[in-house]
Amino acid sequence: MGRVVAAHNEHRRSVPAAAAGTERPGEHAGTVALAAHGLVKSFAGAPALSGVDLTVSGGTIHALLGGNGSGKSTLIKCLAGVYQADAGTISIHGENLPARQVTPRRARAAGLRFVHQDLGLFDSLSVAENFALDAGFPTNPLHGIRWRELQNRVDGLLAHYAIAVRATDRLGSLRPSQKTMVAVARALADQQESEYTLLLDEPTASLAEDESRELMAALRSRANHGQTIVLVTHRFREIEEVADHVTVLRDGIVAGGGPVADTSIAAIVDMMSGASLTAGSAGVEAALRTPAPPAQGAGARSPLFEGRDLSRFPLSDVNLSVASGEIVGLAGLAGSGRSTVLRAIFGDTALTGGSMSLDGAPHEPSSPADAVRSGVVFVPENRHRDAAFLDLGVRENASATVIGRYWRRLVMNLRMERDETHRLLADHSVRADGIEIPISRLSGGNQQKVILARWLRRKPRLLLLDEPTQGVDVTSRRDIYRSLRDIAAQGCGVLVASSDLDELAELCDRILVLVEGHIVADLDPADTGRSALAAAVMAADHTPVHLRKDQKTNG
Ligand SMILES: Nc1ncnc2c1ncn2[C@@H]1O[C@H](COP(=O)(O)OP(=O)(O)OP(=O)(O)O)[C@@H](O)[C@H]1O
Repeated sequence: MGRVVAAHNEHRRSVPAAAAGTERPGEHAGTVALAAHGLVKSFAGAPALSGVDLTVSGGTIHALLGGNGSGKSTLIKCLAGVYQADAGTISIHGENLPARQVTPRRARAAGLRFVHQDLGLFDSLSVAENFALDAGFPTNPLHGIRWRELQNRVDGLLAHYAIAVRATDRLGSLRPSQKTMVAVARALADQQESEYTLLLDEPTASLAEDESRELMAALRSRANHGQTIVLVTHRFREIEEVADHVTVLRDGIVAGGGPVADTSIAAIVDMMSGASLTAGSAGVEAALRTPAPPAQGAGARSPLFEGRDLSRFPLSDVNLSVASGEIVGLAGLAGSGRSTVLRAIFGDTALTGGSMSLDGAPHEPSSPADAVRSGVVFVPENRHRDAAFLDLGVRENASATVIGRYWRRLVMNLRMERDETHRLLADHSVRADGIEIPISRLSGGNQQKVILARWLRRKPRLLLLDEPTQGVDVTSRRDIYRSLRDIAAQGCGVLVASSDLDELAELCDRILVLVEGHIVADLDPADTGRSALAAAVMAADHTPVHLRKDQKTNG
């Protein structure tokens, strides 16, 4: 029996009754809620979808998978009417529409609800105002806005989805995970109206494990009550846990799919990558599950970075070190302080206490530029806000960290820059329709790969990463892990924060667990079971536990 089957059935037993709701067959089970036939979409002659068929049964969760640039977001946007497909038909709850004529208004009227990757929220507005932009503001007979009513309603929804923010909070003050939860809650706000299909484009990309599980449980509960859901994801665990059907896209066509219970992970990976790229299903599954060898030099490391008694809300007296050639993971729930640690080391957040050193000398960066000068670089979580120059081309984005090397006196060596960019994109398996197009036209995962690649080429002494493989497909993820191990093997220290515990277990030499600003565990992934790691992350008390090689766990 494949892993998917086992875990799938296990989930049906393990979802808590409160989360899963009362089980009853979906009202629309057996009917087709959403179908697409022969969808075709090209961008400036380059095909993104080449005749895609999709059939989604009512009351089911249908996972949509595919490698970076395979066409998932384009398909979702064509269904949403954000893009008009060039050809094909879309049938929504039995209503047939030529795909060319689908507009956002028609898609909505027909019963589709979307949460896109860019969430569609406004940082400068309050959470309540963001809800109201979608559903409208309640007004009194004189057309004044009934703020109290709006806030009460939104606070009720936030409580319902266990989102720890208030309706009056400014959206910009929320963490990315909280913003995603707000967008999901907003899309589901009118879920009591039955005939809706909810389409979510990587809703858990920036969510920590507990939040993502909560969301998955909530989605499963909705599906059990008849809600139809299409879920775009790169995370196999989510498919295992909640999906009923899976469709796999590759290069703009449907590469395969079927009921999740009958489909193994290895088969899905084969569909994603093309059988010719894999050495057979069993080999692929084993490769995905087998950690790659540790970075060279592990075991004989010299201290590189040390932080002592670091404080800055929510951090409290945090001590940590990263050795030369070591990959250290930072695990913790959203709000535990993971990003604050990284930003403090990068000079983007001032500490209120403690001290840092790099190679034995004080490390007191007054700004990110200062940190970069001393060899510390940071790949942040939110690439749209913090990392990518969206209006610039792929070439400029890829060269931004090393631009000086192409200038000789006042002349720019464009040919050298172009050649190196082509090589960089090939090395990092970036799929781009040329290097001169704006980076915003790349798929999300390919943007992430370009940003990571450009920092790696600076050959930093200490590399800080926040959610490095968010939105990156499974095969590219392994390429990224390989790049990180290579750079560690050259003596770079790597500190990586991730909400994906499997990622940390596979990638890191050591994992530090942060709970509410305290480091509560220093774990050796080779000796720590997955459940012990998860338990440490969820720990409510701050008693430090040190589970290194000399103190093995049974977890
Ligand atoms: N607005 C656009 N202009 C030009 N090309 C685009 C545009 N949007 C998508 N593409 C191209 O269409 C192809 C499919 O991209 P899409 O974003 O649908 O992939 P995806 O499967 O969602 O990838 P990811 O997992 O990385 O988000 C890619 O080659 C991409 O570069």
